[in-house]
Amino acid sequence: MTKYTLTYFDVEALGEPIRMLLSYGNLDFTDNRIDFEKDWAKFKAAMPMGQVPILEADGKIMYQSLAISRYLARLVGLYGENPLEDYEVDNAVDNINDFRAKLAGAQYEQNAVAKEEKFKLLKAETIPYFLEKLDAIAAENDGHFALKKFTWADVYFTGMSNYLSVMAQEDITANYPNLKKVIENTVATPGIKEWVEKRPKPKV
Ligand SMILES: N[C@@H](CCC(=O)N[C@@H](CS)C(=O)NCC(=O)O)C(=O)O
Repeated sequence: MTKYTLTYFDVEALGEPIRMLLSYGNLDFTDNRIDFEKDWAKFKAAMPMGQVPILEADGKIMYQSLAISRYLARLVGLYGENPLEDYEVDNAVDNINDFRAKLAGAQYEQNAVAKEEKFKLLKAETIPYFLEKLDAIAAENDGHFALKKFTWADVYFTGMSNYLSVMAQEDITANYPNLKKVIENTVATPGIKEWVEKRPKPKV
């Protein structure tokens, strides 16, 4: 049986959807968490693109969190059943990822004045815009993001939800019951339920 090692920082962020997919598939994995302050400098040089997460599977090193997630989603049966269904799932993931990128653009802005401006715009327009759209998609799909069924788009959102809330500086589900439902559905799923119960206390 293939043994996996996920290497990431001691946070949820881009690593958590991967941990959830591995857990859903009941795949044998080591959750290797790097201490950023102490060890990152020496690890970085050895990473294919100087970044994490990476997933090692029997000697093969995979990187790029979305590519890793797609690989695992296919492996554990959380994609569509034909190219059009795959498109629906990818489309949902891309919507969520666009939201993440907007938040990250403000969160990691180095210039203090520009950062404040970006946050003002996020609060006034971008966050409600994306959350309303995503909530409507989840409503149409009965508490999922695509195909009215559980797919890795739900895992992607749920795994990143704490990170998204921290970056948005608000609970992104507070006023969006259908987004809450996606998370509830996902964390009730066998494998993910056990993972969420035993995982290290959330750090984002
Ligand atoms: N597109 C990459 C982005 C990876 C990324 O941004 N990783 C960050 C942590 S979330 C990182 O390694 N930062 C440390 C660095 O760049 O030195 C992915 O999705 O895997």
